Amino acid sequence: MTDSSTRCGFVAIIGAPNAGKSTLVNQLVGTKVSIVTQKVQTTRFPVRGIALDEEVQMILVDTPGIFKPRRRLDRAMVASAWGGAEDADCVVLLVDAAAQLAVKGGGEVKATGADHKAVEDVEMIVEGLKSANRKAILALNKIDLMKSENLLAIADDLYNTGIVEDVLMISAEKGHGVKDLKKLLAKRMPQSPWLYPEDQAADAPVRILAAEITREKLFLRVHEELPYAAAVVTTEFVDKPDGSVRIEQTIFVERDGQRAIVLGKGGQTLKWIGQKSREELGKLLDRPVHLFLTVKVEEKWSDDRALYAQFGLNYDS
Ligand SMILES: Nc1nc2c(ncn2[C@@H]2O[C@H](COP(=O)(O)OP(=O)(O)OP(=O)(O)O)[C@@H](O)[C@H]2O)c(=O)[nH]1
Repeated sequence: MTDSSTRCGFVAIIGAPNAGKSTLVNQLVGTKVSIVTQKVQTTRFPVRGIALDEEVQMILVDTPGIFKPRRRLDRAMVASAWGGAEDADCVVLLVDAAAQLAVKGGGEVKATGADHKAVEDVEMIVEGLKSANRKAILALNKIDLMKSENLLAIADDLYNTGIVEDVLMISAEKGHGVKDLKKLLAKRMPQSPWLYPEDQAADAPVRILAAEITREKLFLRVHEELPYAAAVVTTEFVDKPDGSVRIEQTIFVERDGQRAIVLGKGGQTLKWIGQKSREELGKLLDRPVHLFLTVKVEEKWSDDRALYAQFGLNYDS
């Protein structure tokens, strides 16, 4: 669609780690484009999905969680997240209402350390938006976990910061309120030809998506022993004449001991990861997948600039 009735723009979805950003992007787009796990900080690059609402195309920037940077890689993540917000036509501030309620709700629910961290992160994001002179649509998420009357005080509190232009209560997981959010976003998009072909649900290169799927399986299996010290890169992605696809990936770890953990006894752990990833990739790509995994020790991979590029991070800013 390229006629003058079309509209198209960028929507940055920002929020603390674990607020539900990936879940929301998936709901808005309608396909699995981003990886959802229980573990925080799973989003390493701004996976974008394309949401459509009649004649409006919305390019969603699923920003990595914004938090206080510790290492270089973390700083790249933060810069990348704010970069998305600055360029966007519209910003959605997604807030875990359950965490807010636990901290500010007068002791009905016991707040965890993660809840306190989430509230601090939201305060930091609000400050960031203030200093960037940006307004955001506030989407209070996870409302399926609480009574609606408890939400008003939280909404009020955030509204009074002055950065909120609209408030919506949603459950990204159950889909409640997501349609309303989509309509609201669609209204805000500028008149423009579509930037992506109609059938393109996500522009995240399939190689990166494939790597994220393997990384998700890796984390599911070894998250206790190997918190964040691993990266997965797709080194080969070849369509075969018989309709199957051959995918080669390297799992980078920082130390020999970590390599042993990923391999497992007699290679069992790696085998499990490969099997689960292959199954999911097969479903996603809708054809047989031959997956080959290698584990490499690369000391300080997280400080390796060449790898940043593979994640799509803008590490120069
Ligand atoms: N009950 C409930 N849980 C939700 C909802 N939305 C997301 N979650 C859960 O919250 C957790 C975090 O969701 P993600 O979508 O991975 O969060 P994220 O903000 O992308 O996280 P990072 O990638 O770490 O920044 C997952 O366990 C989701 O299932 C919701 O509306 N209700």
